[in-house]
Amino acid sequence: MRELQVNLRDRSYPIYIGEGILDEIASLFEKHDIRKASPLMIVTDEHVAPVYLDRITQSLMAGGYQVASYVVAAGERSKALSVLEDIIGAALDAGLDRSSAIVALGGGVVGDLAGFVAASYMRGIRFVQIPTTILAHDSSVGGKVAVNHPKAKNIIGAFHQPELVLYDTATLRTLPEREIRAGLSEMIKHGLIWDAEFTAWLDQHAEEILALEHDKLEYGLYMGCQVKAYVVSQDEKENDLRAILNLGHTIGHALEAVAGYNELLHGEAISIGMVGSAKLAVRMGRSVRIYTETKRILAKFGLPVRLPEHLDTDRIMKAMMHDKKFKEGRTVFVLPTEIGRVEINKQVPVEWVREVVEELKREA
Ligand SMILES: NC(=O)c1ccc[n+]([C@@H]2O[C@H](COP(=O)([O-])OP(=O)(O)OC[C@H]3O[C@@H](n4cnc5c(N)ncnc54)[C@H](O)[C@@H]3O)[C@@H](O)[C@H]2O)c1
Ligand SMILES: O=C(O)C(=O)C[C@@H](O)[C@H](O)[C@H](O)COP(=O)(O)O
Ligand SMILES: [Zn+2]
Repeated sequence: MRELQVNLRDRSYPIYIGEGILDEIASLFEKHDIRKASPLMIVTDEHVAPVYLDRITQSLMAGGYQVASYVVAAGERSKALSVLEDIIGAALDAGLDRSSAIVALGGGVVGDLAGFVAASYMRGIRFVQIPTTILAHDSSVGGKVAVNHPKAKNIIGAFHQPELVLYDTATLRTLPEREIRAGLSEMIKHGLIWDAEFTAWLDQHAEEILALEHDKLEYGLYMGCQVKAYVVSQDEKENDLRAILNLGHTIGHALEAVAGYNELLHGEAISIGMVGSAKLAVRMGRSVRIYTETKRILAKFGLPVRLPEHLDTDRIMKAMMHDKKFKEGRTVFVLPTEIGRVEINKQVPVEWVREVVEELKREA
């Protein structure tokens, strides 16, 4: 088992990563001061619930916890205000109070949604992240919690840190193949923004990682969490450095919204967005190798590098204006400067962005 710490003064918390961690869930909750006198609520989705909900509920109850649960439909469309309202109704019915905790059991959708329930219920209660997707090595750490608006991704949300992240790698074995690849997109992002050596390691071990070979997968998750934890500990509320975690997201988030939050998975949209950022970087004078390498590595992991042609360029451009990085009349881009390094650039001409979106539709 590996352990990491997110250092945020009085809001610091540990991340446990390893096989079988869920067997110790009740004692880890107790160790990290999750209270027994008030009920907990596990929020999960319809794919995760049949496999893990009973087991976790039983373990917690055996450890003396009172446990309620709420199951949402699987997929991005559950990150919606209407779903948040339903969960809050269920939390009231179950008697959750200000000492209660919300437990997010699932991927990034459940983590973001349940985290925002925790941030808003009674103006904020504790929560625990139990990530069950590869992508969630990113989403379970850092405290960004949110739901979507039809016009813009993650536009209603908060910063609310979990008390604890319990990442049981055994849960990843039931993931569908498409979700494995999509989750690895954010792991590759962590390499591309921060660590050339880790990127080379990912490149070298792509096959073993895709086959979920345990030691390789655990190391990749650990390294991804380490990058994320370090960046968040330097800049919790994204005043500066944290923006680098958004590589590929300015274009990616626009694609998800225009595709109605059900055609492209988040990791897939971010993959296309990272190729777009690399193309913009080349136009801004960086070496063409940045683009060829970014694209090659993403394609090696079976991730999409081409933008679906039917997504309307005007709508994509409009959606980009709704991104949180659109400020003072300009879209701020995270651009690679070399493999393992990025810059925040406010000078990208909007016509170049439009041209790159068009080019991405013809990407081989
Ligand atoms: N808060 C953050 O910092 C942050 C970071 C990255 C991404 N995100 C958000 O995360 C979301 C994407 O997360 P995701 O890719 O995990 O999607 P997801 O939560 O929809 O999970 C993907 C799919 O896998 C299923 N699933 C989950 N765990 C499973 C398991 N162990 N076995 C079988 N099936 C399983 C789910 O039911 C779902 O169908 C997006 O909304 C994105 O915006 C947030
Ligand atoms: O944690 C962050 O900061 C990130 O940017 C991580 C991203 O992978 C994630 O998708 C995040 O939700 C995007 O943040 P947003 O502020 O652009 O919604
Ligand atoms: Zn992301």
